[in-house]
Formats: sequence, C-alpha cells, structure tokens
Amino acid sequence: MMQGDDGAQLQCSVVVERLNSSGQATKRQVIRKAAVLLGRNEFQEIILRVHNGKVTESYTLKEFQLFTRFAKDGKCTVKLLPENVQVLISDCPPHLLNIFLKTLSIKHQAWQTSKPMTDREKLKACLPRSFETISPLQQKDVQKANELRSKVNAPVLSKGLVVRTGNKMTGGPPGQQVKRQRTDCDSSPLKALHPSKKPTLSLPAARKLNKEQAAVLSAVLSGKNVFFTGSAGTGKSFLLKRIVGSLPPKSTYATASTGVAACHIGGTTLHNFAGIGSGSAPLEQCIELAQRPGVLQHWTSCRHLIIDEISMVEAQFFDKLEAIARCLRRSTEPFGGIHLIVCGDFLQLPPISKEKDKATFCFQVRKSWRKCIHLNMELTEVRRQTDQSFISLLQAVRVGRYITEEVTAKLIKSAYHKIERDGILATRLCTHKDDVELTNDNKLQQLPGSVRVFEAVDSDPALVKTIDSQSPVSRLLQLKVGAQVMLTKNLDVQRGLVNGARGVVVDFQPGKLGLPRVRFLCGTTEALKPERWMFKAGGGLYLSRQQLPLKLAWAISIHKSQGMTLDCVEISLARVFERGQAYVALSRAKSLEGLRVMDFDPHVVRADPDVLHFYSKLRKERLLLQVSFWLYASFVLTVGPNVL
Ligand SMILES: Nc1ncnc2c1ncn2[C@@H]1O[C@H](COP(=O)(O)OP(=O)(O)OP(=O)(O)O)[C@@H](O)[C@H]1O
Ligand SMILES: [Mg+2]
Repeated sequence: MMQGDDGAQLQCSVVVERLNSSGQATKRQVIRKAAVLLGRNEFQEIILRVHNGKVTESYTLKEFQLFTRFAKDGKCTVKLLPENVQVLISDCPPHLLNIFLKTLSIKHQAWQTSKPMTDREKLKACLPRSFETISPLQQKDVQKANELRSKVNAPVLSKGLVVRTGNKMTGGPPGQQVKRQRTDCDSSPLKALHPSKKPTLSLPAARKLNKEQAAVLSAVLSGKNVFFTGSAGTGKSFLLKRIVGSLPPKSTYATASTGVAACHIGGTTLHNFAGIGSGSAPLEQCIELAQRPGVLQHWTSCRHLIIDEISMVEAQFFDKLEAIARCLRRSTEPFGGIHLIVCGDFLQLPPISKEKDKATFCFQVRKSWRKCIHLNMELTEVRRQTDQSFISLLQAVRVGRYITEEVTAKLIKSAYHKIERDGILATRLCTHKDDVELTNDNKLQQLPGSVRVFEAVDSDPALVKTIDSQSPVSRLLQLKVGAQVMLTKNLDVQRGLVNGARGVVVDFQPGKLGLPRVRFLCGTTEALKPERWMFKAGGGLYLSRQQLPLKLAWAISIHKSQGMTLDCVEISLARVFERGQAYVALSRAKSLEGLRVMDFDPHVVRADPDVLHFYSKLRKERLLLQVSFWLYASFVLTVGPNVL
C-alpha cells in the first residue's frame, strides 16, 4: 500500500482508451490495480508508464491535455494528442496525485524550454534505450517555472500542455448526484498554471508535516491501526487531512464524532457512516439497519476508517461498530479487518451522555479498543499557540492540576484584556447552546440597518436535515453591516483567511447579489462569494451546499468550538458542566492576549480521572509512543506491533 510522495509514481486504477477522430473510445483497457510512473527516456523526454502487474505501456508526454477538475477526488485524465489515447486515472490518493500532477507540469514546462532534440538528432545520437524515474520536484524547479511564467505574458503554457478543468473529464464519482461547478477544481495543482490567474507556483504541501506528524503518517501507511493523541492544537486534524489525502479515496472513509469536526477533515459523521441511528438498539437490530441499501456499501467497501474527535464517541457505540464490522464483513478480525486511524484527545470533551449516568469513553471498552489499536502515538509539539508560557498554562488546565496561584492570577487578569480591534469583537464561547442563538439573534437585531438574507443552494432540499447536521454553514444566513462573523473555510492560508478567522461585515457590494465585504483581524478586507461543501451521504450519494463561508460570531458553543482555532475569544466559565470543557474553551485561543476569561475560578477546571489513569497506564507500559521518539517508532514498524 505504501507509495512514495516524491511525485513520480501512483498506485491507482487506470482506464486506457483509444479514441477515434470523433473522440469516441474504440478500445478500452481497464486496470484496477495499476502503477503509474513518470520517468525520462534516453532523450530526456518525459514518459508516462502504466504497469498492470504484467505488462508495461509507455507514452511519451509531448503534446497532451490534462483534465484535473476532480484531482481532489483522486481522479484525472491525461489525453495524448497525437496518439489520440486517453489515460483515465482514478482512486488515487489525492495528495499524491496533487504532487504527481505538479511534478508533471513543472518538469514538462522545463523540458519544453530546454530545446528538445529533433528526430534527426535522435537518430544520429544512437543512444541505447533507457528509462529513469523522474527526480522529485525541488525548489529550484519551482523557481525556474516561476521565472518562465513571469517572462511570458500571455498563456504561459506552451503548446505541449493544455490544461482543462472542465466537465469533460472523467465524470464524478459513481452514484454522484451533484453536478460540480468550477469551484471544484480549487485544489487542482494545475489551477496554478491557468494563464488568466498567473499565481506563483510553490512546492506542493507548502505547510509540511513536522517529524512527529510524519512518523504517524508512515505508521498509518504501513497498515497499522493507529490511535494518535496529543494536546489541543498539536495538529491532529491537520495531520488527519494529510492522511485522508494519502489513502485511496474509494475505500477510505473520513469521519468524526461531530459534524463540525467532520467538516474540518472533509469527511462525514461517524453516525452517518454507520447508519445505525444512535446505536442504542440491540446489536441484531443495528446489524439489520446497517444492511440497508446504501449503508451496507459503506461497511463492505471501507478498507480505511478514519475517526477524528474520538473522545466524543461513546464506548458502547464503538463496541457496536466493531461487532457490526465483523458480522457484515464476515471476518473474525478486529473491526472486520478495517484499517483504523483514530485520533483525538480524551482530556477534551467526553461523549454527550443521554441519561444521568456518566458516558464512557471508547478506551473503556477495553476488549475491543485494545484488540483494534496496534499503536498508540502522541504528538507533543503544540502548533496553535507559540507563547511557551501560555502553552504551559494550557497544559496545566488540561490535566486539571498545577493550577497554581500564578496560573489563576493570569487568567483572572485576562478579564481586563482589551481584545477588540478594528471593530472586531471577541467571540463569546458559551457553555449552553441556547445562549448562543439568543446572543447572535439579539446582537444582530440591535444593529441598525436592514438585514440581508443569503439562502444556501442545496443539492437536495429534501435532505436539508442531513446537510444541516454536517455543514459548517446554515441554510439561511442573516447579515447586516457591523455583523460579527467568522470564516468557515480556509480560503487563503497565506493571507490569514483561514477557518475560524474573525471579522466584521463592512458593507455589501452593489448589484443583485449584494455580496458582503468583510474586514478580518489579519487586516485584509475581502468580498466573499459563495463556496461549496460536499458531503457523503448514504448509498454513495454526494450532497452539497453552496453558501457564503460565514457564520455569525458574537457567540458559539464550546461543544461546537472543539477542533477550532480562534482569533479572539471571551469565555464565561461559571456554568461549566463537563469535564474538559474549560480546557477546550481556553485552548481555542491562539494567544493569551487574544483571550478574556470573565470569571475564572480554578474549581471549574476538571480533568477526568479515568482518562488521566488511561494515559498514565499507557505511558507506564510504554505503549504511548511520544512521536518525538520517532526513530523508535520506525523500529517498531519494522519489527511489528507484537513486541509492544
Ligand atoms: N505541520 C504544520 N504546519 C503548519 N501548521 C500546522 C501544522 N500542524 C498544525 N498546524 C496548525 O496548527 C493549528 C492547530 O492544528 P489542529 O487544529 O490540527 O490541531 P488539533 O490537534 O486537531 O487540535 P484540537 O485538539 O483542538 O482539535 C491549525 O491552525 C493548523 O493549521
Ligand atoms: Mg482537531
């Protein structure tokens, strides 16, 4: 399953089609498990090799079209123009496809400016046939490509490479019911080559994984069932997104315990995946529910199951999933042999308990948890905050101990922090969700001026509830000039337009649409346009919502804030009712300066003793690999989990 991310090779499915002059396929070869390799021949020309396990076909990439619109779903098409052959690539880990496509386009651009040999020169050269894998992209390749781009004004792409991102490509995923629009090609690496936009190229994955994260990724890619944990802000979800992008899309399900958290990693809720409702019915009934058309396919096609925010998954629910997986997949292996990648911090919010009893954590169903998880790993480098003393303060709150007088004093003093800037107020994190709606509604009403209502375009209005449960934006968004808002999507990480960025509506653009302009804390004022979110629903169905990437941000609930990074927050902890709740609230802030705690009392800080015991036991038994220890981890991977 391992494949390098050097941009030279892919493991995927391939269809090779020979086309006639009117573009119809006259011959079609389907290769379910193919290896696609980029290399150079003896004349330094770029070669695409497709290997089906027995035979290798080679294509010289001189004049070709690339269709990359669905690259983020792991699909693309290379159409070789003189040969009239198209190679349709699918089920490819999107992150690797991204690097592959970028490598191909940048190397091809460089090749074109390097005076390719004529046929005559080739004949004369009498070189022996050869094939060498293409070298990984380097900063200098990117620089050269950028220099070339800055020299050329009009279409930077010379005649060999034509980039298409239109509908013509491979079509959507099977069963997909949504017609995608142009925004879907956002993540395409080749968008960067679109002549009209001319943005600067950069190496793929500009935000690199740190060593700890890379070690977890390699443990996952080695096929081990991994649970990785770490304090708030250690980049667990950041890493999960990379993991999702490194696994084959058809058989990978990215899920999280809550809709908001699922959205952060571009996935769906675990409940949605499982299709067993709340899971409180007896096992036999749950098995029946999971066999419904549309749901059964999740269970049978899933090879890699990713679960974020595991702390909020109820133990009995996890246990049921484990049993259902074995039953439906007719396998005696733990979790029916599904490769599990589980992540979260048990010292954050626990599962919501329906009855008065305390809800139990997944690790408390010791049998299935222990059976399922091969490796426990811990990320230790906090990325959300940079100030070491604030990081230490949060660590103290996390474990519910060491709340020294100094810590208390700092938090009490924060009540006087003036964090309002440029008309942008602090977001109030509320313990109870009724307060959230009330606060946002009241504040909006109190603003002068008329309300503008923006209605979402849903792919399937009948399924609005399902969409609501997974979407970070509501169907109706009401705004006024002066409304406090929060961005709900990463629009431009470099410019600080990231998920959670805080701003204020400054005006509405003239015209029918009247789109809002928002001034953000990072200093940028941006006119926002609708964005699209895709959700996987049952039966391979895709749902989508198109809406402005904004939500009102006078207040949000602590439960909804889990997983978020926030610019400026105000917290009242008087009504904290849950273990880990104060920690989740405080750890959303990027800095102490951006935080105001109205009424700090050390008694509200509570860490769950069962969790502390679980973590300390793992450590004592040397089962929790601090990944800074990553060489040791790679030793374990080669030797196998049983040595642990
Ligand atoms: N390797 C990295 N390079 C750059 N930024 C990173 C990296 N890892 C994490 N970050 C950034 O750090 C912040 C926190 O990351 P993330 O939300 O993934 O943490 P988390 O461990 O999931 O936190 P929580 O437990 O609160 O959900 C995010 O803004 C993320 O973009
Ligand atoms: Mg997270």
